[in-house]
Amino acid sequence: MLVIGLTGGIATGKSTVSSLLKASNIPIVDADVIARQVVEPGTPALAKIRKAFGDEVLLPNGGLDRKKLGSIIFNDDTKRRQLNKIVHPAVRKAMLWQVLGFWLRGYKYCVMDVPLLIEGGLWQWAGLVVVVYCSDSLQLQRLIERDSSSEEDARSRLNSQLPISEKVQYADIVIDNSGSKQELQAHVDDLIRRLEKQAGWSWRLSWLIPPLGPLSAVWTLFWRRIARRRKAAQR
Ligand SMILES: CC(C)(COP(=O)(O)OP(=O)(O)OC[C@H]1O[C@@H](n2cnc3c(N)ncnc32)[C@H](O)[C@@H]1O)[C@@H](O)C(=O)NCCC(=O)NCCS
Ligand SMILES: Nc1ncnc2c1ncn2[C@@H]1O[C@H](COP(=O)(O)OP(=O)(O)OP(=O)(O)O)[C@@H](O)[C@H]1O
Repeated sequence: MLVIGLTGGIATGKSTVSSLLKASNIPIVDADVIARQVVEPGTPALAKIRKAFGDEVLLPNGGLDRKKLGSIIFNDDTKRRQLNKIVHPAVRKAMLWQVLGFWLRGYKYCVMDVPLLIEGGLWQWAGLVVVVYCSDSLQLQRLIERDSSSEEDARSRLNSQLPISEKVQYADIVIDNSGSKQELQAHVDDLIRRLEKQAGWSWRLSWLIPPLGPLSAVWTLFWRRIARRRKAAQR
């Protein structure tokens, strides 16, 4: 099965692309949704967050105070890394199960929607990396509008991730979301056609020549490792 990694910068339009794909019945594994599920009341991750950050990040009903935790981690690299260390392993595990579930149900491909696909290194495991791009200024404007946040808050969130100009260097496919939502829909339709074609071929080949399935997984990993070395050398 072809696993596509979909990413972008905050508010470049990754979730919008993901929703358009979902509307076309493309199977989606959404890391943001999973990241919320793994910190629900009673989960081991929430207990660890409480231990690390104190009761001040909990709401009176015992749930996570996301606004409070966000104000801490988007202004402090050490605290953000600490939170990532608690949440990311649980997210990865749940994502893997969902991908397996789609594979068992016979899907030819699925899309993993992961904001930190590049930063977390998961891009190396994806058969194709799709990055949703728009300019820094448009990104900031959309972020402020969507979250009704101050420019200062929006900038600190932006600075918590690799700049979008760096993320596009890891992309096999870049979706330019600088235009209207109608234009974005057209880009997504093109993307779906491309994915259907590519996944269709690898699916047929892996049935014709069974070892090709595992071999293509090994090939993906090998190719991504080479790509990673090249990117590291460029930086
Ligand atoms: C800090 C939290 C509670 C803030 O919650 P909030 O509801 O305000 O934001 P939400 O979860 O909807 O995230 C919005 C966007 O912020 C960005 N973002 C979230 N967490 C991080 C992070 N640790 N580092 C950089 N960017 C992040 C992503 O682009 C994400 O799409 C939450 O983002 C969180 O638990 N983050 C850690 C888990 C994580 O890394 N999630 C991202 C997907 S794995
Ligand atoms: N082409 C577009 N034209 C106008 N607004 C857009 C366009 N694409 C997305 N938006 C808007 O920009 C905002 C950010 O988009 P979206 O939530 O999809 O970003 P994201 O990359 O998923 O962000 P995050 O990483 O925070 O989840 C949303 O309010 C969305 O409606």
